[in-house]
Amino acid sequence: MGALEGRRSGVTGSFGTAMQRSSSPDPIDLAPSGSAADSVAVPKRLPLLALLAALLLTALAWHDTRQRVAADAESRFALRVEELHRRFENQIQVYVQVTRSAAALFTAYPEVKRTEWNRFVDGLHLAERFPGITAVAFARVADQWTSPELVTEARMDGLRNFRIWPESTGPVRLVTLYAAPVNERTLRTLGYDLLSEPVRRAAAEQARDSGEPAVTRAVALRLDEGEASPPAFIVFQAVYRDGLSPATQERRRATFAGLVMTPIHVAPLAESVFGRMNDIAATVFEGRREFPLYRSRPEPSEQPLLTASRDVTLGSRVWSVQYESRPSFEDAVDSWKPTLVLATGLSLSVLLSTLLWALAATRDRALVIARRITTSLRRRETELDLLFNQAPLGIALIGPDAKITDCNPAFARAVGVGRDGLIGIDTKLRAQDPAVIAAIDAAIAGESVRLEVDRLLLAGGRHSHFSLHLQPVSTPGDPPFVMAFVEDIGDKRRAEQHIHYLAHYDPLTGLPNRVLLFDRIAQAARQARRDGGKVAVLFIDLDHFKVINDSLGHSFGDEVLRSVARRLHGGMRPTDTVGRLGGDEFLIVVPAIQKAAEAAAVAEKVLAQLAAPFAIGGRNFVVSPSIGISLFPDDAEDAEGLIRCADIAMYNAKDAGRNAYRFVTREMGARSRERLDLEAALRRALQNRELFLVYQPQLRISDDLVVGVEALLRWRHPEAGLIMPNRFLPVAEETGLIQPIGDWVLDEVCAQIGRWRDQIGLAVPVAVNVSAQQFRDGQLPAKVAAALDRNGLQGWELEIEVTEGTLIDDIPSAIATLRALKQRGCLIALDDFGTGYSSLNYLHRFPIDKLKIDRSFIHDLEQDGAGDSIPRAIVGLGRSLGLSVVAEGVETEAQLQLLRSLKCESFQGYLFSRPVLAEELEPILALRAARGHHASKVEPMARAPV
Ligand SMILES: Nc1nc2c(ncn2[C@@H]2O[C@H](COP(=O)(O)O[C@H]3[C@@H](O)[C@H](n4cnc5c(=O)[nH]c(N)nc54)O[C@@H]3COP(=O)(O)O)[C@@H](O)[C@H]2O)c(=O)[nH]1
Repeated sequence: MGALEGRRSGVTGSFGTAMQRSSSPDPIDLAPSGSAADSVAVPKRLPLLALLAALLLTALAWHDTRQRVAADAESRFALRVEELHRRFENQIQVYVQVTRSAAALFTAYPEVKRTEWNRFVDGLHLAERFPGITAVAFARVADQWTSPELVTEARMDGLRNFRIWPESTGPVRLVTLYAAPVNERTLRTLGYDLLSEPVRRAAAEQARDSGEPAVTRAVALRLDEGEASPPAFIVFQAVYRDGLSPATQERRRATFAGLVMTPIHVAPLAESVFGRMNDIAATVFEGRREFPLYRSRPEPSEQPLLTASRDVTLGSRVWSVQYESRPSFEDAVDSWKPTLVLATGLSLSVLLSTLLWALAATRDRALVIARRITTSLRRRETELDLLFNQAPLGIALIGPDAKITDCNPAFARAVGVGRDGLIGIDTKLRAQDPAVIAAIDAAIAGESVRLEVDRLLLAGGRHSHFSLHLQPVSTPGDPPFVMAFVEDIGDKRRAEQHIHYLAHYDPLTGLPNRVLLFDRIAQAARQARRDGGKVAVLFIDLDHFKVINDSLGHSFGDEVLRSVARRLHGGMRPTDTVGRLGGDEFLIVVPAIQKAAEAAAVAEKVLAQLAAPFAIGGRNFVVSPSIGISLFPDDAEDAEGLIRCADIAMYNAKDAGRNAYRFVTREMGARSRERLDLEAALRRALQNRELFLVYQPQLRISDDLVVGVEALLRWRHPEAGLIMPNRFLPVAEETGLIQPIGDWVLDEVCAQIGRWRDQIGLAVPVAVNVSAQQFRDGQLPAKVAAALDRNGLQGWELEIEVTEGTLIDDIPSAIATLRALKQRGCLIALDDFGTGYSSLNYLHRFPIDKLKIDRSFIHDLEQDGAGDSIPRAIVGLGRSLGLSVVAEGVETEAQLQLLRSLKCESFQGYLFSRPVLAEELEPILALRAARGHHASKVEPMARAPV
């Protein structure tokens, strides 16, 4: 994307900058330095530090909360204790106040009667209002004189059994006179002398002397005697005869009349204060936790959370109250708060550190991704940079004003102008070609254009052949521009032209080849068809060129061909086409002629041109042509037909003695067509088993013994009947069919030899003819060996017949092939000897066994006296080289006689036998075949000298 934007910006003049920037080695960091990315950077150890700090804060908060909660609880406990304790103290004072109030009654009414007392006490409603007070009693001072009076008074009040008890030991007594509410228990206390018991006595004397309430220590009340005695105490308040409390102790003792006493059970008193409390338990002790008087709750099994102790002063006595928090109080304490703070703190700590860790991890991941993206972008930019700067394709950016804003080195190279000289130039002003200007206009208008330009692309540039592709680029928000792709296709075009040349011209002579000739003929034929004219096709074959080639070498032959080509081309009109079909075959196409005579004139000219000797490599040569002529539309309508007709005519010219020309005739055409039909039929023949072999024996002239057999091919055409090899073998050679046919013949002959050997004990070689193609393809020795092996034959049982022409073409390789065949033991016969280009120089180098005198020489034997010269020479040659000689085509007794006189060794011919089917030959073979292959061998020295 960045690169694309770089291109876009390049339209406004910054593309080059963008590309240079992209090639800068400075790394691209997607996280802006010193930016938010850094501010949120989370060092890796920060989560741990944060966790530790948060844990510390949590511990502090927990501790603080604990203390606050504890302080709060203690404060509330203290307040609660203060409140309870105040109420307890008040209750005690209230109770003491009851004693005071009763004493005050005596101050107001010194002569309080029993009934008044009882009524007063009843009015106090002790049970409801002061449940701890069991009674309010009055004890009067009595001595020995007043005691009886007191007893009388009491008895008069109805207390008949009243007595002072226990028996007094001292003169003064303090006798319980009234006790209310009146009940069995209070009645029991009447008459009791308080001074008889030290605790009560001490408290009574203290009350007497102080004028203030005095309290006993905890005692068992007389009231409770005979029952369970719960802890109790008695409050005394002295009553003086003068009414109010005298000012001095002495006076108080002097006027002391008695005292009011209030026995109080501690439990009901304390219960009225502490009894309904659930949150705090209270234990009241006599003195400082010496003796427990009251416990509001059973002693707790667990240590209470909070405790407090407070004193209560009762006159000269001190009680202490122990307060303890109860579960209901403790439950109200926010003891969960520290735990909550701790849990919250821990949670927050973990959360915070996790958050920070996640932040750090997220950032790390983001950094990794950013790095990846950066790397990818960098690679992409580098690739784009490379692509742009090193692409073999020229790229230029053209703005909407048709000016070049940037280009790569390949573009500069393509147009041949330096890059600096290109930036900013107006392509429309500098373009040389109106088509280029139009293309630029079209591309700027938004059209993609492709064209090829065969000239200067820009003024000041260079000529070549260019391929130009203009691609408009437009993206929303950016100014449109055009990308120009330029490719110098000059080399490509030249290569194409060269390929075209190779495809259409003959590399040796530079003349049009077969392809182009076909095209020219077709062109000329079209033209002739329009104009009503004619086209002449001259097929030229050089006579005996093969001899030149073979004897003087291919290079020399090539030079001859080039020279002929030059002469032919030089002598023709520009409208004529001189071409080479291959080998020594040339073709001349003469268009737009009106009559055959014009073609004949051209042929005459060719004959004349080539008649002059050629001087090549210091030698002078005369090369004659044989020319065949066909005419369009007379002989054929297309190039192939015209060439074929001209070819046929050319052969006719050759047959007519060479160095001549012939027009194709109807008769020749018919033969040509017949030849085509023959080719098609021959293809089918092999498959349809229409080919078969006949065999012709070879006899020794001296004794008429069969010394060999030649296998000859025949074709039984289903319609045409028997076809001889001279008719179909040339077609087989031309079409390549000779190879499969030859293979079949070889196999079939070997199979027949095997059968004869087994059936009739044949012991003479059977000859098989091998074509030049078969001999030269390099496979013959292997094929022969395989055929022999397949049929279990020895090498000598097969004789290979080759023509001299076959060997002479490539002598070294021919020798090698012959040696390979000899290696396998085969016999070699040189067929048609004497008709070809026999070179006696080479003959001795060929490992051959037999010479076959061509039948044309045998035919000539009878013609005149000199007819035996060639057979005689061949017989002599064979004798001198140690070769056997067989004469073929012997038809008459005279010929045989002559051969006998020439000491020719053997013969074959109609005289003895035509070629016949294998089964027809078998009786002869059985009867007359010589035993052993040596029978066919001539012992040269044993013969008469030639
Ligand atoms: N490559 C192969 N060539 C073959 C094969 N079979 C034959 N040939 C070659 O064809 C040419 C013609 O052969 P053909 O028509 O069979 O003629 C042969 C004989 O029939 C013929 N002959 C024999 N005796 C006489 C005679 O007394 N008079 C007479 N007018 N003709 C006679 O001569 C031919 C002998 O052939 P060759 O010895 O090979 O020269 C011929 O060139 C064959 O070689 C084949 O299988 N493969």
